[in-house]
Amino acid sequence: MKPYVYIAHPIPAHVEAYIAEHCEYKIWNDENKKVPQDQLKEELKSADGAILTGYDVDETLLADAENLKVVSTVSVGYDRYDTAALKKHNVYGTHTPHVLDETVADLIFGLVLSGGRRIAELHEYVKGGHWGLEPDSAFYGYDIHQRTLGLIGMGRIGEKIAKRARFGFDMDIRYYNRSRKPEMEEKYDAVRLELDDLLAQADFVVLIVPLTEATHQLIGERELQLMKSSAVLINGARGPVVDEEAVVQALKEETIFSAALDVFENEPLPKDHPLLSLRNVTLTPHIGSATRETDEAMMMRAAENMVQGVFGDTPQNVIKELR
Ligand SMILES: NC(=O)C1=CN([C@@H]2O[C@H](COP(=O)(O)OP(=O)(O)OC[C@H]3O[C@@H](n4cnc5c(N)ncnc54)[C@H](OP(=O)(O)O)[C@@H]3O)[C@@H](O)[C@H]2O)C=CC1
Ligand SMILES: O=CC(=O)O
Repeated sequence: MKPYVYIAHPIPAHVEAYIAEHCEYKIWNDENKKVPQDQLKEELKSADGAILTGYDVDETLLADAENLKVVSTVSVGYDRYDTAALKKHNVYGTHTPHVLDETVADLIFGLVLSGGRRIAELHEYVKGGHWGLEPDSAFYGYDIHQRTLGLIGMGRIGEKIAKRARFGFDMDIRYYNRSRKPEMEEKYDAVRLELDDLLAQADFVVLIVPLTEATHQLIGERELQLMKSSAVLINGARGPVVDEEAVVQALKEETIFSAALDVFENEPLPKDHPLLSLRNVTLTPHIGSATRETDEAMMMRAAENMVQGVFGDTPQNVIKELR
C-alpha cells in the first residue's frame, strides 16, 4: 500500500503527478482559505506525511498524528515549525533552501532601489495625475551606486544580495552575522561589524535573518536612532524582526529616509495599519520568493522532501535543528 499524505494548499499539476506516483494523497484546493485548525488536526491523524506552509506546526497539531514521519514547508523560513515538538514526535521538518536565493535577492534589490529612489512613491504620484504639481526636486532620492549596504544576515540569500550590491552597484558591503564569513569578506570585500556600528555606517540596512528568539525585534527604537537620517531600512526577513511601531514612528518623524518592507507582524497587513498612510514606504505582500519559476521549484522540492521522508529516507532538506 502506498503511504498517505496530506497537502494543505493547492500545488501545480506536475507536482501533484509526482506525488501521485508515490503516494495516496488529499489536497486542500482553496487558495483563499486555510484549512481550519480542527480539520487539519483530523486530517493529520492518518497521514504519513504532509506539506504545511503557513501553519503553526506545534504540539497541538502533532499530538494525535501517530503515523506522521515528515512535514514540509514550501519556504526556507521555518519559524512556524516548533522544532522541539517535531523532535519529541520523531517527525522530520523540512524546508526549501537554495532554490529561492537569487529570486529573493532580486526582490530585495528592487526594494533597495525603490527605497533610495522613491519609486513606489513616484508611481503613486504619476498614477494619481499629480505630475507637474510639485517641483521635481521635491522627489529627489539618494544614489544607490557606490554607497554602503549594511547586511544583517550573511547567509544563503544575504550572499546573493551582497553579490548584486558589490558587482552590480559597486557598493561597499558591511555585514552583521552570528558567525564570521571569511569567504564573503574575500569575495565581496565585505567587512563584518557589530550591529551598532553597521547601523551607524550603512546607507541601506537590509534584514535577511531567520526569525528566532535572538532576532525578535532586533531593530527597535534604539537601533533606528543609530541609523543615518538619509538611511533606508529594508526588511525581507520576517515582520517581528523589527519593532513595527518604532519603524512607523521613525518614518513619521523622518529620522530615517524611508523603509521598504516585504514582511509584517500581521499578514496580510490590516487595512487600518499606519504604514498604509505613510508616504515614505514601499510595501510588498511577502512575495520575495514568489516568481512563477521559483514557486514551482520550491513546491517540487517540498514534495520531494516529503516523499523521501515517508519512505524512510532522510529528506534532502531537513531543518538544521532536527538533523
Ligand atoms: N521575504 C521573503 O519572501 C523571504 C524571506 N526569507 C527570510 O530570510 C531568512 C534567511 O534565509 P536564508 O538566507 O536562506 O537563511 P540562512 O540560514 O542561509 O542565513 C541566515 C543568516 O542569518 C544569520 N543569523 C541567524 N541568527 C542570527 C543572529 N541572532 N544574529 C546575527 N545573525 C544571525 C545566520 O548566521 P550563521 O551563519 O552564523 O548561522 C545566517 O548567516 C529566512 O529564514 C526567512 O525568514 C527567506 C526567503 C523569502
Ligand atoms: O518567506 C519565505 C520563505 O521562503 O521563508
